[in-house]
Amino acid sequence: MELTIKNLTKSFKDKMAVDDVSLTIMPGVWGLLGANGAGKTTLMRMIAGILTPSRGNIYYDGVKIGDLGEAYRDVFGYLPQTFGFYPEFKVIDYLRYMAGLKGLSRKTAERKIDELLEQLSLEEVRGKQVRKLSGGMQRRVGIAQALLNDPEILILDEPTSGLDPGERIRFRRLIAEFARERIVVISTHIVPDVEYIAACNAVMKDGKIIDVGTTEELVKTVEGKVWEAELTTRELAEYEGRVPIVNVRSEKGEKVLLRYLSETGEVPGSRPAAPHLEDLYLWLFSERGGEK
Ligand SMILES: Nc1ncnc2c1ncn2[C@@H]1O[C@H](COP(=O)(O)OP(=O)(O)OP(=O)(O)O)[C@@H](O)[C@H]1O
Repeated sequence: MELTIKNLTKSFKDKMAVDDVSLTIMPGVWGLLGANGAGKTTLMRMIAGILTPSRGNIYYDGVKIGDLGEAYRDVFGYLPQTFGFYPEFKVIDYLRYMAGLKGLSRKTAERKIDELLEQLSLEEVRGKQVRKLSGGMQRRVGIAQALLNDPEILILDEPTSGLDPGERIRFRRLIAEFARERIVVISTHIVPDVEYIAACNAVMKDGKIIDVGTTEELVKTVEGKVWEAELTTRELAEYEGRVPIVNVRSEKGEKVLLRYLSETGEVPGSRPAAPHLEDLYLWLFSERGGEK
């Protein structure tokens, strides 16, 4: 199973949203990382077959997705960033309706819906109107509808926005389990949401893929460039704006623990820190790494 993207380009008038992207996506979780406006949604909508590329093609096991038509939709699940929910529908009716659109038989739909309501901890709200749910719950209903047809390819655009920390952890577990022998592409700017489950990550900037690799491969770029230093809040003010800061954590008393990126570790008392994907992300999107 393989999704191949070749020279994919999408421009809106004079805006190049996706710029000559080529990528081969194999089974497993793929993290698609990038800042707002990088082109992630546009790329995902083309993979979902709902936006026509200006140039280039997408192939599923060697066949253009446009030529697969209905057969592609049958193996495909998609959670858009924002979507109309039919807010008056109850959760159960919405999922039944979506299962109908996906061509599931009544019996299969009922079994699958029960299974997903349980996996996504939505059983208690099955009879509630979608519009009365919290944002995080609505997101989970969205994830459930994307999973109804047991898709071979699952595309999730910002699936964890609005989820609380417990929900995020459950979501990661569910997706990691689901992704065995399936292709799951998750777009996010919340790096930790994909860091531990993504078999591979693609980093997007200005419509282009600027880096692809496993988390271990990608973080090598910032090895030796991540530092931590204990400072007073006054000292911290001195370095703000001078170094790209990943994190500031309050310590006991007046002290803070600064995590920052630098070639040289210029803040006095710095010690090298083990790099994470979030460090790379900041490096690529900060001015220092920006020239990449
Ligand atoms: N229909 C459209 N018409 C004009 N410009 C568009 C359209 N859709 C997207 N763009 C532009 O293309 C660029 C990429 O947008 P896109 O939504 O794909 O980015 P993104 O990485 O998904 O960002 P976000 O996380 O904010 O959704 C942006 O500059 C956006 O303004």
